[in-house]
Amino acid sequence: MSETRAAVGAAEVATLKELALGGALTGTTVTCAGLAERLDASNQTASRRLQRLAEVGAIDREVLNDGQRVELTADGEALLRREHADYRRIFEGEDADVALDGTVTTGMGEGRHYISLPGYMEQFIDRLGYEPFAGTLNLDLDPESVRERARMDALDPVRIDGWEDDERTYGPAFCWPATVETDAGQYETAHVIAPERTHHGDDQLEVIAPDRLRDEIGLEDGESVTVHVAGEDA
Ligand SMILES: Cc1cc2nc3c(=O)[nH]c(=O)nc-3n(C[C@H](O)[C@H](O)[C@H](O)COP(=O)(O)O)c2cc1C
Ligand SMILES: Nc1ccn([C@@H]2O[C@H](COP(=O)(O)OP(=O)(O)O)[C@@H](O)[C@H]2O)c(=O)n1
Ligand SMILES: [Mg+2]
Repeated sequence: MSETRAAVGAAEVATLKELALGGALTGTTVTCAGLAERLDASNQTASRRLQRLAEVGAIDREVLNDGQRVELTADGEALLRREHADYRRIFEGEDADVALDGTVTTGMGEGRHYISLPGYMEQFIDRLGYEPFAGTLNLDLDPESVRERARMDALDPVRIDGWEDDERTYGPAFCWPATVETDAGQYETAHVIAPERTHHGDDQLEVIAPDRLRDEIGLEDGESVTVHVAGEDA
C-alpha cells in the first residue's frame, strides 16, 4: 500500500477521491469528458490520470462502449483512507487511537511456532523492545470493528522484515502498539500483529505481548475485549 501511495502524486489522489465520490468504491461508469469536467482539467489529463491509477494498482477498469467501468482496488481504498486519517489528525487532533472490539477465540495453533522462530524473535526484541510470549492471542472482531480496522492500517506500523532459511522464505509482518482492555482491567505493552501471509481474514485480529494474556488478565474464549491501537510515533 505504501508503495501505491509513493507512486502517485497529489493530482492522482484528487482524481481517486473524485472517482470515489462518484461511487467507484463499489464500481461505477465514468467517461473521460465527465471526469475532466469534475476535475476542471482536459480530457487528455483525465485519461492520463486514470491510466496512471490503473498502472499503480489503485483502480481496476474495463473499457465499455460508452465510457469505462472503474472500481477502486483494496490498495486504492487504503490510499484514500490514509488521506482520511491525515484529515482526522488535522481536524480532530493527534488522538488517532483506533478501538477494536472482539471476542477471544482459539486459532489454528500456528502462532506459537512463528513467533518463536529466531528470524522473527530477534526483530521483535530489537524493534518492539520485548520478547513476546510464544503465540498470538486471536480475537473475532465485531463487524463494525472489521470496518474500523482499515483505520489501523493507516497508522504507521513497526515493520518486521521477511527472511529465509535453507528450507523456505518467511513473510514480513506489521505491528502496531496496542493496549488490551477488558472489564477486569487493562494490559498496556502489547502489539497487534498482521503477518502478510496470514491464513486469517480481516475479521480476525492477532495480538502479541510479553506475557500470556490468557493468564495475565484472565481471558477465556468468548470473552469481550477492546484493543486500543496507536501508530508507531503516537
Ligand atoms: C510473525 C508471523 C509470521 C508469519 N509468517 C508466515 C509465513 O511466512 N507464511 C505463512 O504461511 N504463515 C505465516 N504466518 C501466519 C500463520 O500461519 C497464521 O496465519 C496465523 O498467524 C496463525 O495464527 P493462529 O495459530 O493464532 O491461528 C505468520 C504468523 C506470524 C505471527
Ligand atoms: N500474548 C499471548 C499470545 C498467545 N496467547 C494464547 O497462547 C496460545 C498459543 O497461541 P497460538 O497463536 O499458538 O494459538 P491460537 O491462537 O492458534 O489458538 C493461545 O491460547 C493464545 O490465545 C496468550 O494468551 N497471550
Ligand atoms: Mg494465535
